[in-house]
Amino acid sequence: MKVTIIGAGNVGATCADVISYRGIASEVVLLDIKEGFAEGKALDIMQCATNTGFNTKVTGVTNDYSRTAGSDVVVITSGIPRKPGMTREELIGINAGIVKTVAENVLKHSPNTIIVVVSNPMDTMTYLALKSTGLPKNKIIGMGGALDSSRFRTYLSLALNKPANDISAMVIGGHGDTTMIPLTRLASYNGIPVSQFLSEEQLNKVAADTMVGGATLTGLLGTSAWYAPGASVAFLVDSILNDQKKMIACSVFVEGEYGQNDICIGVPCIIGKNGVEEILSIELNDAEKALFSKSADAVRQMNDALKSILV
Ligand SMILES: NC(=O)c1ccc[n+]([C@@H]2O[C@H](COP(=O)([O-])OP(=O)(O)OC[C@H]3O[C@@H](n4cnc5c(N)ncnc54)[C@H](O)[C@@H]3O)[C@@H](O)[C@H]2O)c1
Ligand SMILES: O=C(O)C[C@H](O)C(=O)O
Repeated sequence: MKVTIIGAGNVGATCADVISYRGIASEVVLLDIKEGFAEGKALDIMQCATNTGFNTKVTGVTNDYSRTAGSDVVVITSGIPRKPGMTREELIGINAGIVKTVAENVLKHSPNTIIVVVSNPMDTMTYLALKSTGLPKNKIIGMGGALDSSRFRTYLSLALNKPANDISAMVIGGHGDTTMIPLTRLASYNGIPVSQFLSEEQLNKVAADTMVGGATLTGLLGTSAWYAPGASVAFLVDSILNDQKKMIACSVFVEGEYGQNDICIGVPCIIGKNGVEEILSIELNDAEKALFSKSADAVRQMNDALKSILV
């Protein structure tokens, strides 16, 4: 199985590293516009093989899309990351042009591929990739919910002082500081509602920390995060390539689900070899429904901005 990753920066290279290390794909191609950069990252990753014991072939190329031909999955991480104090939405002006061009180039060489969009503002970039490639909606998946849910589980694990892998929890809605919806009511520790162990105040703090999880890391690092984002993309790619049918919150095109139309937004999906195989309909309470509707309005407004940017 072949995976191409466009953008060999922090997230792209980490994703290539995790995919190789875990043997998720037999071949990974890293592509970047910076001369020699993807080649260097690929070689560095390949030189881990004998010490960590993997057999994935990793190749780096400078803007040569012919080398991406026949990819089963293409991950788009190209574009600029935010700096401290910025929102993801502020990246739209530069990243929209990059994502559109990249998605069109990808499709010329891999017409049957599944595209995973990572570049921010991710929900809008996913919508843009869908509209500019014309691929069926099951083949365009925005990665955000896997990361946000992982951060939610981490903050719950810290509050509970229990392992994150014993905690089940999900974040839906947009991948933005104010649009994410951590589903605190449904979070559990080995099947037991977390509300049996944590006060409302503690749960509210966990939810608030989750929502600004990316901003907190950007403040600490000076640029946005990459280890957890790269690992989250690899987790999603694994479910596609190995047809694991995992339930992962992903940004996908909705047509009536959760009362919304014509946007890509985070909802619980079954992810397998056909990409988005099902959107699960979960019962939200009135407060969660109101948050989802507000989140969808914000995502829709950001999509509208594409019209003036891409003229
Ligand atoms: N969806 C998420 O959960 C999530 C998580 C982390 C980062 N991100 C986003 O992912 C993007 C990348 O973040 P990063 O930290 O890896 O940034 P980075 O600057 O480290 O890497 C981006 C790479 O893209 C390359 N690039 C730019 N234009 C290109 C083009 N036209 N073709 C090919 N390559 C091109 C750059 O040369 C650079 O190497 C940012 O937009 C960031 O906000 C999203
Ligand atoms: O925070 C960012 O800007 C990058 C990414 O969306 C993240 O959540 O880590």
